[in-house]
Parts: sequence; C-alpha cells; structure tokens
Amino acid sequence: MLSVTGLVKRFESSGDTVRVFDGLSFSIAAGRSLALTGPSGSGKSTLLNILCGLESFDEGNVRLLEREVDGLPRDAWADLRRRHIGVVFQDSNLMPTMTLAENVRLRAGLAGRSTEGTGDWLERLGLAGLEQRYPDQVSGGQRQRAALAMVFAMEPELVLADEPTGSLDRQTAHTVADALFRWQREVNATLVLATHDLPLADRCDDGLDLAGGA
Ligand SMILES: Nc1ncnc2c1ncn2[C@@H]1O[C@H](COP(=O)(O)OP(=O)(O)OP(=O)(O)O)[C@@H](O)[C@H]1O
Repeated sequence: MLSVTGLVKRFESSGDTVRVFDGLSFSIAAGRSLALTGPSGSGKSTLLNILCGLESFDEGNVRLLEREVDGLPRDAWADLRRRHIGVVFQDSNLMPTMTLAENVRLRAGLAGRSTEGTGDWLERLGLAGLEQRYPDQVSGGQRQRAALAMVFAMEPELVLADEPTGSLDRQTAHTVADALFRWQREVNATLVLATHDLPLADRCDDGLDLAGGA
C-alpha cells in the first residue's frame, strides 16, 4: 500500500543544508498501522508532509495507493487528499464559518461518502453536545478531535496523523486512541502516525524510529 525507498530530503536555510533523510526505506501493508517516533526535529512531520504531497523530496521513490508519486501533478494530489488520504495535522483544517457537524458533513460529502450519521463520529470522539459549536468556540484538543471525526467520515484508505493525541489529557488520549484503532479495524484503513506518546506508539503494528536520521 505504501513503500518508500532510498528517500533523501534536504532543506536549505540561510546557507546551511539540513539533511533530514539520507536514504530512508520502509513499507507498510494495507490495513496495518505504523508509528513514527523520534526526537523533535527528526523528521516526523516532514515525512508525513511528503506522504500527502505537501512537501517535495530530493531523491528516492515513494509509492502509495498503487501510484508512483514522483511528478504527480498538484491537482492529482488534491484529489488523493479529498478522497483517499485522510490527514490529521496539528493545525486542523476545519472551516471556521461552519459548525463541527457541518465540517464533518462537508468532508464526507467531498469524499463522496454518506453524510448520514456524521454526529456518531463526533460522539465516538467524546464531542457529543458540541456538534453545533463553531471551531473557535471549542478547545484546541476538541478541534483536533473534530478533525479526526472528519477523517473517519471521509473513510480514506490511508490516514496520516501528526500527534493525534498531542494536546489531550491521558484519559481523553485513551478514548481517542480507542476510537482511532476501532475505526481503523472497521474500515481496514492503513494508518501512519507520528507521536511522542509511547503507549500510543505501542498500540501500532509496527514502529519506525527516525532518531538520528535514516
Ligand atoms: N521549511 C523548512 N526549512 C528548513 N528546515 C526545515 C523546514 N522544515 C523542517 N525543517 C527542519 O527539518 C528537520 C525535521 O523537522 P520536522 O518538523 O519534520 O521534525 P519532527 O520530528 O516532526 O519534530 P517535532 O517532534 O518537533 O514536531 C528539523 O531540523 C527542522 O528544523
């Protein structure tokens, strides 16, 4: 479902070259989960951005959803993110002028999925009662959970999540992890998540520690 071979990624900033990946290779089969771990700056977010087309890479080969991504046009990436790749990043992409329920319905509709029962996704993530609130009327952790509800509703084959429990207390983090893995099993999605939360990483099928580069 996803394979990365010999990935090289460099950033140039103020005359310096930061080599984030120097030949990274890994693969993940459909329906499996992979935890990306490693200290701050080891490249977790960069890798997730590469896997959804928001960041370029210098060398290597990335194959996902039966496509070679090198040279994939921008609109093809946009279509992948609309229908097939669910992205949960730290700055959630909720529409500020729509309620949480409307955001979830919009996401499902754009992916061509049913918009019935979208409230159930919010409820599973502990957001019952907040459906009619606007994003600026809820907390950062609640927005992050609403972003996850949007991904559940769009039912993508691949989910990329950056610190999905990052701003949550332990109990809520546990609820969110339960909901995430339950949903993943139900739809057989493939999951790649970056986290500093080791109990969450331990719940994934496989792990990739980016410490010290690849
Ligand atoms: N646009 C950029 N320009 C220059 N350097 C960058 C850029 N984006 C990231 N980097 C550098 O690339 C490295 C990897 O950053 P990245 O954000 O992927 O790390 P991370 O493992 O996700 O960190 P954290 O756990 O703190 O979120 C860091 O050294 C960072 O400073």
